[in-house]
Amino acid sequence: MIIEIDNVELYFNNKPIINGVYLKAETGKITGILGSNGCGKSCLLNIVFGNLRAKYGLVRINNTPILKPLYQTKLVSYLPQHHFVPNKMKIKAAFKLFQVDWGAFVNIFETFIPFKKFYFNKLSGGERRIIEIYLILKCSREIVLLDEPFSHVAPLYIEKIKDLIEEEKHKKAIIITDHMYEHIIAVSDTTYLLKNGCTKLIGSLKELEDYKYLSIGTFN
Ligand SMILES: Nc1ncnc2c1ncn2[C@@H]1O[C@H](COP(=O)(O)OP(=O)(O)OP(=O)(O)O)[C@@H](O)[C@H]1O
Repeated sequence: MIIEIDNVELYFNNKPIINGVYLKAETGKITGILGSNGCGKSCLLNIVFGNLRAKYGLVRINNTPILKPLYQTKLVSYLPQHHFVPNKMKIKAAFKLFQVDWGAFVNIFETFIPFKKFYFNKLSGGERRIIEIYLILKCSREIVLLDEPFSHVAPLYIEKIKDLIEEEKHKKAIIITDHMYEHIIAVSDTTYLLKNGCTKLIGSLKELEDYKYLSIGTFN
C-alpha cells in the first residue's frame, strides 16, 4: 500500500501553517517527520487521519483519492500527542477493545504484569504511554500514525518500542514524528523535514544542519 498526502494547505485565522506539503509512505517502510516546535507536524498527522480539515489537501491510497476521513475507512490507527484512553478504562478492557494480545505484551514488558486489572489513571504517564503506543502499533490497521511515541518513555523502553516498530513495518505503512531526532533517523527509511510549511525530503543527514533544524557540527 502506498499512501500519499499532497498539496496540503492549512491556515488558522488566516495564518498559513502548512502550504505545499507532499509526503509519501508505504508498507514496509517507516516515514519520519522532523521539524521544530509549531511547524505543523501534529496538524499534518491530524489531516491524514481526517480529524482536521485543511483548506486544500488530498490523501491518496494506491493512487486513488480518499474522499472521506481516513479514520472512517478502518485502515488507520493514530497515536496522538495526548493520552487517548479514558482514565476509567481498565487496561485489560483496552486490550480487548483493540483486539491486542495481553500475553504477548507482557512477554516484552514484564514489569507491566501486575497492571492487567488496573484503571489507566493508576499508571504513570510513561507507563500509560507505552500501553497506548503498543495498542496503536499492534491493532490490525495498515497505516499507523505516531505522534511523539518516544517522549516520556525511558531509554530501555524506547529501544523495545523501536524494535516493535521495525517488526510491524513489514505489514504496515508507518508515519512517525518525534523531537528525539536520533531515534527518528535510526528507524526511518525515509525522512522529511517540515519547515516553513513545506516538506523537504532529506537525502543526507547534513541537510538537517543546512536547513537549520540541527546545529552545524551535529554530524561531524
Ligand atoms: N486549533 C488551533 N487554532 C489555532 N492555531 C493552532 C491550532 N492548532 C494548532 N495551531 C497552530 O498551528 C501550528 C502548528 O501546530 P502543531 O501542533 O501541528 O505543531 P507541531 O509541529 O506538532 O509542534 P510541537 O512539536 O511543538 O508539538 C502552531 O503554531 C500552533 O499554534
